Amino acid sequence: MFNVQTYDNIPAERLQWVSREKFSIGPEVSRPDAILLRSHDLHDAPIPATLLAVGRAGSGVNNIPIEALSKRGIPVFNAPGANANAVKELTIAALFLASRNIVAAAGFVRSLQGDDATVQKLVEKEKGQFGGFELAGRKLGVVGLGAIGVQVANTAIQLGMRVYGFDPLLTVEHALHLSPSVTSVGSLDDLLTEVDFLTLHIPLDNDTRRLIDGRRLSRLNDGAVLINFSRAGVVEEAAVCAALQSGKLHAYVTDFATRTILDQPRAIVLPHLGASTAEAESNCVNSVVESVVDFLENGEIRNSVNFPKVTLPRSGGTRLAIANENAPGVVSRISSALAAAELNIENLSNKSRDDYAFTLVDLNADIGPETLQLIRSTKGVLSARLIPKSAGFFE
Ligand SMILES: NC(=O)c1ccc[n+]([C@@H]2O[C@H](COP(=O)([O-])OP(=O)(O)OC[C@H]3O[C@@H](n4cnc5c(N)ncnc54)[C@H](O)[C@@H]3O)[C@@H](O)[C@H]2O)c1
Ligand SMILES: O=C(O)[C@H](O)COP(=O)(O)O
Repeated sequence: MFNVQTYDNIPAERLQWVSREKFSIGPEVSRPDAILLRSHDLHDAPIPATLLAVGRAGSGVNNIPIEALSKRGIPVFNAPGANANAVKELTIAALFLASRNIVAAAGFVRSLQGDDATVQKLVEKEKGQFGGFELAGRKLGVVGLGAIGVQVANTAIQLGMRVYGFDPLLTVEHALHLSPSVTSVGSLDDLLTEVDFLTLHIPLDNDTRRLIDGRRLSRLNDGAVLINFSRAGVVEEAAVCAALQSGKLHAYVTDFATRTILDQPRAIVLPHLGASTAEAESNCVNSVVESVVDFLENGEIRNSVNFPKVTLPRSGGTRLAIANENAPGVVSRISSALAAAELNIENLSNKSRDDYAFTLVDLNADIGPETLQLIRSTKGVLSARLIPKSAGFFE
């Protein structure tokens, strides 16, 4: 039986396909083998001694202490692309909200007092202050051409916009999905000088923190619109406020509320709603739970953000799942320890990613506690566990 602790109200009805005979799942579960969460911040929480995996039912993982977990040999999984359509749709809505001044205009009408005749008179008298502009022919810059950015760029092309994209780490998979009408730009600064709208679809990390600062905002066309459904921290908040006040920015649309941004009249601030559709929530939970369950039952790794993809078809015997440092000699020390215990390796898969590696070893016989302990204490091994024969996880 595996214990899976959930945060962020991950609904049990979305997990009905997981066998309750093998998995105890819920917010009250203690001594977790796995944690499932959305935006809950794990940074200041102690890592439970029992923890084997963390599953993020979404895309961004800046709420998870990835490095500390990696050092303990604990994979973190996310759900790549599972909420991309939801965020794309809200981003497209943001383009319209800003260009047609929809939020301010709706607020104005809602505030009107009086009978029909009075309201109609006031509407016609004042509507000019909410006049907007059209998207067709305008220039949109997309920073980050990942799961979301590619969809935003392609949809904006269909709206008649001229789209420029910047992503220094663009993957082949995402490049293949990008419309050929999107102009790829080699530097962020060059992209900024082109555009009327800028939308950010990047993770928050040490390289992207305050990426959009005062200097970069000054390169945008006057009256530009900035859309941020990435994370609050990817923009320099004070610079955004200054740009809104000077008119450099016509609007700032975000789903990350802070007091300072809320106090800006031309900021359009939503709750953190980018991924909050029934479809995205379901896609995210299904995707990440599938990865976590496969890892717990078979030691396989798919969609991890800190360990490599490792798969190995089960040959029926006992399996060792080992997280290790990506350093010379670790795998040979593991095989020596197994040979010393007179265990034969039937199948082995070892994959590395940056500083870390993961090794799956299928054995011809059961492994004793002393040998397992020996492997756990082998230099370079971060975690090791024994996975007995498995019958799969569907009921
Ligand atoms: N508001 C929401 O509800 C919501 C929902 C989903 C995702 N997000 C945020 O959006 C981010 C992107 O999500 P995704 O699913 O598209 O992720 P993704 O990993 O598919 O794409 C991110 C892209 O950003 C690129 N990138 C990284 N650093 C960059 C930089 N300095 N300049 C330009 N490009 C850079 C990467 O190469 C990658 O292609 C997430 O990390 C998360 O923070 C927010
Ligand atoms: O990174 C993400 O996937 C989004 O920010 C969604 O977060 P949420 O699952 O807390 O809505």
